[in-house]
Amino acid sequence: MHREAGEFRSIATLMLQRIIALALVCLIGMGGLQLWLERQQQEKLFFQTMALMVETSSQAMAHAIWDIDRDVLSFQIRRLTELEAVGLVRVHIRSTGEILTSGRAGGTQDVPSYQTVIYAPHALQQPLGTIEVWADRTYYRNLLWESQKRVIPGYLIFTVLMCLMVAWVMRRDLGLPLRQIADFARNLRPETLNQPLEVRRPERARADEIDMVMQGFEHLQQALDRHIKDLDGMVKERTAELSALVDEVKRLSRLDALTGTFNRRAMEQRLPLEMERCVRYGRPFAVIFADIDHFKRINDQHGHAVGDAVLKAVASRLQACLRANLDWMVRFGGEEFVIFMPETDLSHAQAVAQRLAADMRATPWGCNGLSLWLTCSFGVAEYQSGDSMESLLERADHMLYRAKDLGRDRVCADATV
Ligand SMILES: Nc1nc2c(ncn2[C@@H]2O[C@H](COP(=O)(O)OP(=O)(O)OP(=O)(O)O)[C@@H](O)[C@H]2O)c(=O)[nH]1
Repeated sequence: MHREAGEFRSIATLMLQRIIALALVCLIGMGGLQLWLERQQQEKLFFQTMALMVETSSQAMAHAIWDIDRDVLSFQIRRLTELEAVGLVRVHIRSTGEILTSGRAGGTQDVPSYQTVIYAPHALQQPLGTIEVWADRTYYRNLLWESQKRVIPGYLIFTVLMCLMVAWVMRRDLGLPLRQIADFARNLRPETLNQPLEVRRPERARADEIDMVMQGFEHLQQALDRHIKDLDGMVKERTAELSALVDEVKRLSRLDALTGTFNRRAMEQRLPLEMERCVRYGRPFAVIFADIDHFKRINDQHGHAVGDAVLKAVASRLQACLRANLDWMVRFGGEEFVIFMPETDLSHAQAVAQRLAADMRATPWGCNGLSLWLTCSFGVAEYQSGDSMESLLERADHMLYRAKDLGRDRVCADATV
């Protein structure tokens, strides 16, 4: 889950908080157990001390009861109660049923007591009574508290010191390295991928998880770097392919699909430039319109496939008769072609058209196994000052119409020059 920057809390702090919480639980558990054991120990010691005192006194009390000497018995009881550890003494004389009690107020609940039988001095099998002694509450509590005071500070100091040391170690070994890695990851940019991740931390004999994270970063950076370079290469390659395709599409968009000659679109782009050049250098520029005679008959008699083949063959033969890299040809429409001849005046263009017409009619055309005889009509015009593209083409086209009108298979040139 993504968290806002304001909610940040260092992982070392979080772990420290948890360790402190666990340490407190341990402190309470261990300290409680230690206190309980200490209390058991103190109770046992106290009980043994009391037993010793009572056993000692009970012999003197046995003589007093045997001798029926109340004063001595009372004295012995008082002596016991004068001891700091004793809170209450109760003696029960069996022969009279009398109970003698002496001691300080404070109750007998929750304090240890010791009870024993008082036997006759010389006949140990004869019980004279019982004596019961309770500890002094305040004395007993102080005794326990004193022993516990020794336990609690020790545990507290131990816990605090442990937490301080753990905090220091966590900060040095975990918090600071993680912070450096986080800063590095946050500032990583494609242009800084080659920058190595450097983490300042104490020397170690063996690699740990932080070293593994650093290694992972290094591998990731190298892989990303390679990937970016591959992508760059691919982009360059694709761009080159795309550019070649665009060039090819541009080229094809200027060509006629059937004959491979330029189309009208190409003519509209190129002709104005060609005319501008001829004006600038004062050079002649001629145009020849060529149209296959009675082409409709070929289609009608032999089908469109033969018509197409004838169109391709005528285009190719016309093209072959032109000057390479200088003259250029356009399929103007249907069975009509236009030839553009830079550096050529009307008479030379007319001569070329005559040559083409003679070439057309001289040899039969072998198409799809057929041998066809074809002729073409030609209209020739030369660029005149002030001509537009349309006017120049119109004059040549007009000459073509005249050639058709005069009976076809001939050349008509624009004599208005
Ligand atoms: N096979 C084929 N025929 C075409 C193509 N373009 C135009 N034509 C045909 O060319 C014929 C031109 O006929 P017309 O304009 O009457 O001219 P023509 O028959 O050559 O007669 P003239 O030009 O007067 O000698 C039409 O029948 C068109 O269908 C093409 O790309 N392929």
